[in-house]
Amino acid sequence: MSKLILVRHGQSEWNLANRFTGWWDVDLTDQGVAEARAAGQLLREKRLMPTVAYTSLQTRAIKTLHLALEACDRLWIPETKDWRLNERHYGGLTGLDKQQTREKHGEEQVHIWRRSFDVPPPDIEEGSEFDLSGDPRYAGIPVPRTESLKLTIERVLPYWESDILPRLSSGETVIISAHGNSLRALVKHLSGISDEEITGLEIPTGQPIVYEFGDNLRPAKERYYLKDA
Ligand SMILES: O=C(O)[C@H](O)COP(=O)(O)O
Repeated sequence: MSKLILVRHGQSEWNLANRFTGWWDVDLTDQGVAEARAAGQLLREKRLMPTVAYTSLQTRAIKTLHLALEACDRLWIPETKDWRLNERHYGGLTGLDKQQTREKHGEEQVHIWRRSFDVPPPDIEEGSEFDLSGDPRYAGIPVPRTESLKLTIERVLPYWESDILPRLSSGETVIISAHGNSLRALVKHLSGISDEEITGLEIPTGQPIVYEFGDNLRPAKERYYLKDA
């Protein structure tokens, strides 16, 4: 039975500062580093050793992966970085303080932007300091101007199906280090969560989630937190 481990990056500088981040590249805080190491120690303790790794093009997820793999002695496994695992693009909200945005636009509107299935935040402005379309890491990639969860799913799922799922079918133990909303996209698909119910799903930082896959390439049972196993 092959296994899939999902881990959201450890606390980032902008998680701590309560700012909308999306594709903006911020580092881990000291607490985030500790969370990532603890995730790897838990993998080692529970003897769930990844054999292949996937992550985004964003520092917080890459570092989380490396710290976790180091803690379980698996830095040597093959690893692929792909923009399709990036956090959902927060558009014009990128860089704003989440609380101040609530005060300006109201709690309800901010909740819709953050958690609704298909309402994207406003587009990022042309020439914004947070516009990453000129960043060399995204050369040749269609950098979005904003993304809803639905739009995020539209780039995460094809990548999952073409690149990651085949690794599970060949019996690998796959670890994906990614982001709150790119992982919500994946969990929605794997656990068959409806468009309405997905609004209530939160993914904590640095806490490995496990799916066990049967022969039909579908999860054999519901996901669980490794700490509870
Ligand atoms: O991009 C961000 O700001 C965070 O990674 C996730 O934020 P959210 O909880 O507002 O979706």
